[in-house]
Amino acid sequence: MTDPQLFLAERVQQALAAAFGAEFSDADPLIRPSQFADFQANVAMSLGKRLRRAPREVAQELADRLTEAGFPGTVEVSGPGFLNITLDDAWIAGQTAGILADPRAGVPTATPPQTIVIDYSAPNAAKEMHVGHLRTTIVGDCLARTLEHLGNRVVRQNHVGDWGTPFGMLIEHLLDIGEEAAIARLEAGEGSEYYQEARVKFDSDEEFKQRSRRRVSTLQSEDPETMRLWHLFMGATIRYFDKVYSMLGVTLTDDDIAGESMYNPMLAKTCDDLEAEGIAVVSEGALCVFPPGFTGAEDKPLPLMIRKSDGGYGYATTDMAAVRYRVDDLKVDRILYVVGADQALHFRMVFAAARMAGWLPDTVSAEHVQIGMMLGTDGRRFRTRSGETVKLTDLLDEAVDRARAAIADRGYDEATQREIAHTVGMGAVKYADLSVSHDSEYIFDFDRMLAFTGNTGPYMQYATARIRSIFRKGGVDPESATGPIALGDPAERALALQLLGFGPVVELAGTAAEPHRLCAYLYETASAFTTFYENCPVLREDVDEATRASRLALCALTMRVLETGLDLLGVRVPERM
Ligand SMILES: NC(=[NH2+])NCCC[C@H](N)C(=O)O
Repeated sequence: MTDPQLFLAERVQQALAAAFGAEFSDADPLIRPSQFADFQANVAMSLGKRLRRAPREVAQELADRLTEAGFPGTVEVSGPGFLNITLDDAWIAGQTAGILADPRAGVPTATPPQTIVIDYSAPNAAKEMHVGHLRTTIVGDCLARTLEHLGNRVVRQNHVGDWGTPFGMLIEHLLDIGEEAAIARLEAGEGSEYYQEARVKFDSDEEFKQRSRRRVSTLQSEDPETMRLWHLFMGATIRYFDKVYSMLGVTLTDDDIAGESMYNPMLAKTCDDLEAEGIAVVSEGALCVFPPGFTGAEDKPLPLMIRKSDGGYGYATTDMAAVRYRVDDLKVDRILYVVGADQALHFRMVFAAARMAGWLPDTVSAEHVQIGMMLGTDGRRFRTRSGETVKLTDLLDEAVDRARAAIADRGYDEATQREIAHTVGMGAVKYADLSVSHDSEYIFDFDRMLAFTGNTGPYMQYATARIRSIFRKGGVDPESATGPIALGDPAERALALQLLGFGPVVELAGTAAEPHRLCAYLYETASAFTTFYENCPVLREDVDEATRASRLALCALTMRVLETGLDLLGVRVPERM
């Protein structure tokens, strides 16, 4: 047990039960960080009402019970009935030594481990990969790393848009411009322009339109030559996605591609089974599910359409098939859909329909991790100056160029400079995406994300690299910095208390699917370290040996917490900055 808040909650609950009876043992003790002590417990206020007693009296009784039971700290009653709790230095030092010796630095392991599908990134081949996909990629990847680190089995699924009627015209356009030329352009990330060209021809050229329509049906019947062309198209497109992934350093590989086309063979049965069960009904020629509680204009029930009146399947059909596959075949406990917030209604309806059908049992949790829209500095949907959508590799290149300019005067040789610029540029983009809550809108602002101060990627990288340099300068191997830990200065104590929170915050980021919690914690930790480092010399000659050993141990643990935390965010740290 390293988390001070959990430890205190447990102790206060025991005191509650001892003082007022077992029925109070599960009351929330309301432990909060405090200005006047380490923590305060606010439970006496509400309990006073429940017991019809003065809250101060209740608080005093709790304080007495706590101290009677050998509590490792002091408890004071203040104000109308707050319990101000200060932990003993020795307790904090002991717990800190515990996580220093723990290879997991206090991060718990899920028992039992869960199988978790994370559906993320999911760009569309027939359109452009846009900044919104950048954010779902970055957030999803952090959740994958975090949940894996917590001991779960994570199945990454990149639900790419690789099927549907637009592929008829996309394949015909490929034939028109020639296989090689088409492939080169798709690999270079010109999918958006390619799509536009095909669209223009489709709308203006009757012959092209007819060919494209015929191509849709040969695609649907999986005619071998059409499938060969489709594979060419998709192969080149995926190579471009891979370029973006490898620039970003995300963990997605080609093995994680589980695109819409994968579910084709299941779609007919998906519809038939839902119809046979009476879950889906034909309405105006289309097959629809009407999950209860979803209504549109004039209170009309909203349909989730799973088969169009022309017999075609759609986005919802695929998602219904995917739920069933994930539950029945992958045996998941939890599915996270890291997708734009604008699809909230779609997912609520899919989950509701799947629950109705019994395909999504109550034991499996399905969560839409909503991704807020990415805005430009003008507060509008993110575009280039000329109003087009932004090509992701260009955007990432610009981040690297700007990072390079920021470190240009630091005297590194060419290769080192390039390496640092890449790490800092990507770290900036990723950290900026992760540090705000995933469902809020977010302004893409290079100046802000590349700032070397504040809650930014470059600052966090710098803070970590600085601790590494302490060890380099002192000629000390961080592995050998094992203490013992003694806490004299208030800044040492505050840092140690902060470090105890690492395990709990990683767990919270994973269970709540909220990476920004981890960012906020790491930023607080870096700040606590700065205060410590300003007040507590480590390598200075007048520092006695025991103090030096203790402070080096705190440095080593801080470094490990920051490095592990940044690694879970997918942010690398340059050796020096
Ligand atoms: N299972 C899913 N529907 N995943 C998300 C797919 C996202 C979709 N390709 C889009 O760009 O909007």
